[in-house]
Amino acid sequence: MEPIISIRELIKSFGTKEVLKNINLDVFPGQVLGYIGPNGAGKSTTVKILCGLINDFEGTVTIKNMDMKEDPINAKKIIGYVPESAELYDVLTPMEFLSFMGNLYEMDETICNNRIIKLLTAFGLEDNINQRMESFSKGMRQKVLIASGILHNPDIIILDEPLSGLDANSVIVIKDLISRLAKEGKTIFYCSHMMDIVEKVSDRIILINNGNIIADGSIGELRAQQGEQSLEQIFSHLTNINTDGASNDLMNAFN
Ligand SMILES: Nc1ncnc2c1ncn2[C@@H]1O[C@H](COP(=O)(O)OP(=O)(O)OP(=O)(O)O)[C@@H](O)[C@H]1O
Repeated sequence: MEPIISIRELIKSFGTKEVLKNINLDVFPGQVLGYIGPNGAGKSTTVKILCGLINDFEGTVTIKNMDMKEDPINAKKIIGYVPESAELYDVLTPMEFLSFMGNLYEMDETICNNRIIKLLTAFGLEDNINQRMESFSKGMRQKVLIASGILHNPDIIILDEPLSGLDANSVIVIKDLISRLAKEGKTIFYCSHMMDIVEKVSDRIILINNGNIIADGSIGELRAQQGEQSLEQIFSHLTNINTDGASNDLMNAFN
């Protein structure tokens, strides 16, 4: 099977700081890839490169055989991106905002409007479709962002901490949505710090640290390699983080 995302010798620096040192990764259609790593490891930088938001990198990134540097417009058409948080246009209603997004993707108006209503209803926002978003809670805004990322039915869905601010029921809906989209053949690139959820939704987990991939495998494979129980424990072990030491240091700040 051909990879739908192919990353070769990816290097990205900001000034003198080398953030991604040499990332090589093939992602295959239908995979749910959990992309994890400590704060500052380079996850969002990778995601921004995949979405075409950063283009001054070294190496090659191809999306369905389209080179992200040479053909970014067509590559971006098959990607949906849900950022952790984004400025929504508060004076717009979800219907207006999502119609605008659909327009940018050159969607058919009727298909777009029907899908907006279905998505917002599935997220429990059916009574808010025509309300201005200025009064929306964090979770309501996040649901509109998720809807905007999948509206154009992309082959690849990139989610950067998508569950922040969502209540327990909404988390269940999104987890279920991720599994169902993958079963339909969509590729999910899922960045999160919520290890328990990454463990449950991903069929492959990539751990990056200091700009390099340091683990790659299913949760079962990682457990077998590391002999640790949970993804949280594997994460702490591989990234050499002494969580007890850090919490002791924090408590010492009050002494
Ligand atoms: N525009 C930028 N200019 C300079 N440095 C940047 C820029 N964007 C990111 N960095 C640096 O690159 C490193 C990686 O950042 P990145 O946001 O990719 O990490 P991350 O793994 O997503 O972290 P987190 O889990 O905290 O969101 C950090 O040291 C950050 O300060």
